[in-house]
This record gives sequence, structure tokens and C-alpha cells, in this order.
Amino acid sequence: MTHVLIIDDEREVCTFLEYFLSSKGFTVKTAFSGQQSDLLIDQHTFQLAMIDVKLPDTDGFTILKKLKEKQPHCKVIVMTGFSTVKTAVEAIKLGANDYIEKPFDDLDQLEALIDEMLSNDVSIVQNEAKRLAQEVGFITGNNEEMEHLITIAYKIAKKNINVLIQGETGTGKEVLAKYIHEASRRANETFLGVNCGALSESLLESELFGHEKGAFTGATQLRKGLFELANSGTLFLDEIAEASPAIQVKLLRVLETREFMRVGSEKIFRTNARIIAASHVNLEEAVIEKKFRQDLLYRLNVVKLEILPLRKRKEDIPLLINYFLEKYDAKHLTFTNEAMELLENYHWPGNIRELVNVVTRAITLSEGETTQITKDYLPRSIQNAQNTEIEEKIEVKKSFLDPINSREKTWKDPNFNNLKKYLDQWNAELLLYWQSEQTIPLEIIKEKIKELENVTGKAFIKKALISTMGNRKEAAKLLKITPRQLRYLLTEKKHYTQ
Ligand SMILES: Nc1ncnc2c1ncn2[C@@H]1O[C@H](COP(=O)(O)OP(=O)(O)OP(=O)(O)O)[C@@H](O)[C@H]1O
Repeated sequence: MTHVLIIDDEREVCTFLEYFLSSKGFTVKTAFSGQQSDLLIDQHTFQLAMIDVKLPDTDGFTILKKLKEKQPHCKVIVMTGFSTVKTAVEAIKLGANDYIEKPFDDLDQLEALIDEMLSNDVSIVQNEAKRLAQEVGFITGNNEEMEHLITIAYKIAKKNINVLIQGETGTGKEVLAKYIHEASRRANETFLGVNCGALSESLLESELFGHEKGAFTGATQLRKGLFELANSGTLFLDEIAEASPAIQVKLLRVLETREFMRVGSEKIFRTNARIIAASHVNLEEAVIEKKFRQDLLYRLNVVKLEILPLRKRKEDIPLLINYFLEKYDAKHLTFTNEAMELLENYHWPGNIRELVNVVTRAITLSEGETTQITKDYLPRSIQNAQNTEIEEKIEVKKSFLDPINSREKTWKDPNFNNLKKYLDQWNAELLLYWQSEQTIPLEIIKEKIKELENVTGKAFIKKALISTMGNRKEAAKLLKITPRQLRYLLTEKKHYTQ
């Protein structure tokens, strides 16, 4: 016999659920307050509880906590109104199994949810979440926080709510967004993405909303925007913090009304795209600094998922390395203990992207020579990790605290030597790839080119900053870019240290 506990201060909800669930053969008990529910929890054992998040004398969280402590096997569905979805998602993070929105306008969905919940072992959901992650290429490893993250992502993927992903560069925000898409009911629809920091304001606007023929010089034909193209799928807005204030207003409007207009047209279109936004910048801080709209943040982060930087999950490094060795068809290689130790001691500012680079580099350099990856096959920045880190810190401190001194230093121009060293290494590595007898996946070459663009661009920016003694506005003028672009370039993928 299945025992169900319903806790809601709206008596009609209790009556309705009691009738609905009794007719399914369940034994149902109802409580209208925290006090009543405490009594019932002490007296009976339940297989399922449905808890309203708002109660007169307590809240759903307190009951959830109590119930999970006393009856850890009891499944919990949190009931919520539209305005409290965020709270319901928090409840899932704290251990509730799922949530459902009131009023229940789809009884089949409610029944399916209850049946699924009662027939499913918690570990089945976790295993399924992990299996799909493996399939999509989002490796969670053995870190508990990452496992929790993927289970939450899996559960909320099925809901039609916006998601915000925060995490340092290269931690896998885009892969996680694809995972959510794959785990959602939209899996067979389109997944499209755009990097909001990489395009000028007008280009981004036309990319997002589309434009009519003749809307501006160069608009030779009608172009549909991403909101239109991803209509029934998922739209990934990467580096959302970089969207200009004008674009932020337009995004807010779409998120509030689901309506938008193409550039150069007054016709209103509707979109049903699910929005997943990502940022390496902390958006709450950006709001405080008045760089990001609070109302837009509110709309975007119905669910916020934070990915750990690699340095906080170093135990996963061996597993990730094995995954990449297999992915790049190099399972015959092994990293020596010494090399592995260096990798585990390194601070990984470029996170998993940097780890991918290290592995593919080792594969190429060792080809035809050895199957043992020793420390010699690792980039020098990793071999000398501790020294580099300290030197980098000193360097940064010097140039910020003592601009005159750093200006004088340019006479000897250590930056030229650094850049030259990097370009020589890049050149050598790329030629090695070319000469390799293995076919190199194009993705790796593209990553290397991206890295070259970043590092070289940064070197020139640094040069401009030195010549303006750190004045960003002046430096932007010299480089003929806007201060906003300069800010983006400075923060973007700043961590290639090879
Ligand atoms: N958990 C993971 N498992 C396997 N590969 C991963 C994982 N996370 C990231 N990667 C790999 O690392 C690289 C960078 O990932 P991704 O582009 O998703 O990071 P990001 O956080 O979106 O980066 P950015 O902030 O620079 O946009 C990709 O090659 C991706 O496949």
C-alpha cells in the first residue's frame, strides 16, 4: 500500500489531491499547516509527500528537511505557483525529487510524474543523468558537487524554465548547456548559440532578432534571427554579461513577453525558445556595479548552475585525461606518476579547455617516440608551475603598483621576448601537427588558432596599456576599439599560459 502525505494550506488542493490519489488506490493523509504535518510525520511512514512551498506557520523547506531526516526514503514533490518556481528549484537543490506548478492544468502530467516518482529509485535518476552526461561528453568524474550539479541539471532540463550557468572560462558551460538541451523534451529540436561579447552591438542585434531586407547598408536580404530559428529549441546566450545596455533591454522584453521584432520591421514575432545564458563574470556583482540589469538577471536565473573550476576537482584529472585519450584515439598512452603529479599540482587557470590542449599536445609530441607521457611532454608552464605562478603574480603586482617602473622595463622589452617565445612554440607545435602521421581532429587546430588569436591580441593590448600607463580608455583609443570591447578582450580566455 502506498502512503501519501499532502501538505497545503489551500484546502481545495488537499481535497482534490486526496480524491485523485485515493482513486489510484493510495492511502492519503492531509495537513494544512506545519504543525499538523509534524504530527503526521511522527506517526506514519510515507512513500510520497507533496508539499506546498508556502504555509502559514512554516515553509516547505523546513518540512522537507524534517521529512528527509526522519524518512529519507520518502519521495518529495514540491508544489509551487508561478511566482515561486525559483524557490521550488532551490528545494530540488536541497533534496526534493521534483516540483510541479499549481494550478494542475494537466492531470496526465501529474499522474505520470507521481507514477515515475514512485517506481523510480533515486539512484536510477542519478545514473541516467550520468549516463546522458557521458554520452554528451560532459564528464562529471567522482566529485560529489559535480554529480549533484548534473542531477539537478537533468531534473530541471525537462521544465520550461530559463537557466543561468556560471563558471570560469573553459569549465564546460557550453557543454553543460548542450547537456540540458539533450536532457530536455526539446532534444530533437535545434540548439543554437551566440557569444554576446564577440559581436558589435548592431551585429548582435541582427543575429538575435534577424533583419529585413534593406534594414541597413549591407542587409541585402531578409535574415531570420536566432530567436526565430531556435523557436522550439534552445538558445544559448554565451558571455551574457557582455551584452550592451540596449541589447539587455531588448532581451528583457523577449523574456517577459516572448515577443520580438526583426531589425527594420514593426511586425511582432513570438518565440518559444528556451534560454540558457552563461557567464564567467559574477552577474550579481555586475548588477551591483550597474553593468547588468537586475530585472534581466531575475528573468535569466530561474535556475542558476555553477560549475566548479578544475583546481577544485583535481581528483577528476586522471579520469578526464583517460576520457580525452580515448576521445582522440590514444588509449595506448599513459601519463607517468611524475607527470600526473605535476598536472595535479597545477592551478589550471584555463580549466578543462587547457587540459584538452595539454593532452592533445602530448599525443602529438609523443607520436612515434614513446607511449609513456613523462613531464618532458608537458608545457613548460606546467613543468615550472610554482615558479611561473609566483613570477606571474610579481609581474602583475609590479605593473599595477608601479606603472613608471613597468614603463621603464619596456626599454628592455620583456614582452617582446615573451611573445616571440610563444609564437615560436606555437609555430613549432602546429608544424608538428602538420607533419604528424595521425589525422588531427580539426577541432584541435581551431582551438590552437583561437588560442593564438587570444594570446597575440592580449600581447598587443598589453603593449597599448603599458604605453598609456594602464589607462584603458586611452589604450582603447590607440587600438581603435571601444572600451567595452577592450574590457571583453581583457577578460576573455585570459588564461592561456603555455
Ligand atoms: N566536463 C567536461 N567533460 C569533458 N570535456 C569538457 C568538460 N568541460 C569542458 N570540456 C571541454 O573543454 C573545452 C571548453 O568547454 P566549453 O567551451 O564548454 O567551456 P566554457 O566554460 O563555455 O568556456 P568559455 O567561458 O571560454 O566560453 C571544450 O573542448 C569541451 O569539450
